[in-house]
Amino acid sequence: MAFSAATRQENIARLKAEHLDLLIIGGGITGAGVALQASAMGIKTGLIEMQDFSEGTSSRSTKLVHGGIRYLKTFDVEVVADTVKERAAIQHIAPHIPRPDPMLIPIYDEPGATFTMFSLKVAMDLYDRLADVTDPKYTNYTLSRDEVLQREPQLKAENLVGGGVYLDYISNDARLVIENIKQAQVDGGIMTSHVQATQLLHDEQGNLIGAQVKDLMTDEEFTVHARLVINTAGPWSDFVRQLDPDAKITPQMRPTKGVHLVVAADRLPVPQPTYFDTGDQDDRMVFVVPRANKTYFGTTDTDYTADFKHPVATREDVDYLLAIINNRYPDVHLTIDDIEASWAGLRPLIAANSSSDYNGGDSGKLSDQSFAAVIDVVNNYENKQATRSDVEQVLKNVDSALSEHKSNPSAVSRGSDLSVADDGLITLAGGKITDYRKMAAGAITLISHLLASRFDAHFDPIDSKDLAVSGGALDSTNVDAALATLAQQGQAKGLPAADALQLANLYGANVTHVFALIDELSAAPGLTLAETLGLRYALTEEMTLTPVDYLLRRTNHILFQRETLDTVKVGVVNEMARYLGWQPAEKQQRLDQLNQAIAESDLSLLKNNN
Ligand SMILES: Cc1cc2nc3c(=O)[nH]c(=O)nc-3n(C[C@H](O)[C@H](O)[C@H](O)COP(=O)(O)OP(=O)(O)OC[C@H]3O[C@@H](n4cnc5c(N)ncnc54)[C@H](O)[C@@H]3O)c2cc1C
Ligand SMILES: O=P(O)(O)OC[C@H](O)CO
Repeated sequence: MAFSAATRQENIARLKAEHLDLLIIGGGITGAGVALQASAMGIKTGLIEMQDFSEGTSSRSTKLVHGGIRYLKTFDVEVVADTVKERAAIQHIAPHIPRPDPMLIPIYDEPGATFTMFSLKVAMDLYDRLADVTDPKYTNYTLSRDEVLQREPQLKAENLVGGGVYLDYISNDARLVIENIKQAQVDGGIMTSHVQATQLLHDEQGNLIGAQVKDLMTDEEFTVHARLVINTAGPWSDFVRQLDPDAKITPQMRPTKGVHLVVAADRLPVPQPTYFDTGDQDDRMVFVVPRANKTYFGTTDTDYTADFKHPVATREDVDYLLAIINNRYPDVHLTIDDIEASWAGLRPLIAANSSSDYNGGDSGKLSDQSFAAVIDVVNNYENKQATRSDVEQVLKNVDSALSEHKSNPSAVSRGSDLSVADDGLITLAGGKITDYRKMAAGAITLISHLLASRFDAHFDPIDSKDLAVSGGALDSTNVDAALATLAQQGQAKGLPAADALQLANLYGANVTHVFALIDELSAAPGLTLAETLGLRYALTEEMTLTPVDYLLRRTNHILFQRETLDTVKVGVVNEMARYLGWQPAEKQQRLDQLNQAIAESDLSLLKNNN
């Protein structure tokens, strides 16, 4: 099914003309997950994303599907329970994306250590039990000090006491988003990028009836009418809630920036994803992840108030992460000049959120009960039925609930929050990529109820645990074999085996559409045949509009193939310009944008000031 620049125009025309059941504001993983489930149920759904799909947080994560074992330290058991179980759910609906890759946690005997060997084993057993991990290939186990050093001889030996290995998954965050978006479009959704909600619209009774939006490619403003509107704007959630000029909202978001750095694998060789305390007693842990012939590591976790669309790695971020790696791997001596790529993203944290609504916990904000307790104790005090210290105690409880983690971003829950404002705006904020399906399922339950109760519109429920994303129609119990079989189709058409398998790994079951293009395409100037096929597929079926869309999000070329980027980028820009009919001025503008994105990623701007 076409999902191209032309489709975007058609979708905009539909958004103008048709009345929706549901308008989704935000095309990251949260919005994409809601769109997938709503469209599959036949709910007339439109999604608007002001950037490229996933260009917000959902292409800037650690690219893991994981249960957040460190959250056990802050007793965020609900978040861990949900995310650790959701790993298998995502692997089932998107088998070509998250891939199992057991994580090694080295344990150091240091002040403030997150785990001891004992508590790590308890945590890993809980992790496996919650997720029902029984396959001996993946059940957790501990390692002695020497066994850890045997695996990672460059790890610091001082104070190392042992380690543990447990199942987690490496993933491709941007790919997971676009596969949800594509499937939602196939199932009747109206998915549109570069369209921004600029105002929320209400009827005379103050009920939300849609949004004023702006096509950011033409600056044209138009209205989208919808029975319901859901805000899935991630870190921007408070800004979207504020689009209602009359809304008196209490900001709830506390975005924190996380940075990752990429080096060549031979500069930091690790055999498997590795996860350890920073050693700074800052309650942070850092991942070191091998990918292709690279190793990436991160992250920082710092409060952020600058330009949400443009978080970048600063020298301070780089120095923080390099110091941690050089301490844990004392012989590698990484410097900024070793950095080939980087990315920075904003966690959509909910301030002082000590748990999450979708999994039944309280939201950590001033709950109704806490609010009532304050009123009661003041009333009782005035009636001489409570003492001053009673009042002080209640206020102390409230203060700790509201500011329990003010000082430490890493202690703020990674849970999500689902709420409905007085005008009907639904907001689904926070959470993680790993529990996006469950978050969306919670929102869909609410949306179905509201459509039935307020509009007498009824939709049969679907089982989202069995709702494959685009490209996900594969045997999830035997993914490698399924992809190898698909790759043979490409080989049979003359593609080199390695290229055919790389395309199968990226596109999953959709790779048959990619291979079909061989009948009409030959290698574009400066590109291999496989690169030409992938680019054409991205243009015709993944609403790819710019070279950065293709090289950063539809593929990870900028992040993990820096060594071939300077040649490939010329071929990509020329082929896009030819296929999309760009005039020289637009072609130059797109090339300038690409070079800016590459310069930010490979830190050449920072290196020049080194
Ligand atoms: C450094 C870091 C590491 C992480 N690692 C992991 C990990 O490994 N695994 C994991 O599960 N989670 C991880 N997370 C968390 C996860 O990335 C986020 O929870 C998730 O991506 C949030 O998705 P979202 O769709 O809610 O927000 P976003 O992806 O930010 O999407 C919101 C979208 O709304 C759009 N938008 C905003 N305002 C408007 C408007 N007015 N009109 C139209 N569109 C609008 C934005 O452009 C944006 O694209 C990490 C997060 C960070 C920052
Ligand atoms: O939010 P944190 O601190 O757990 O960091 C995100 C991780 O890097 C992966 O989820």
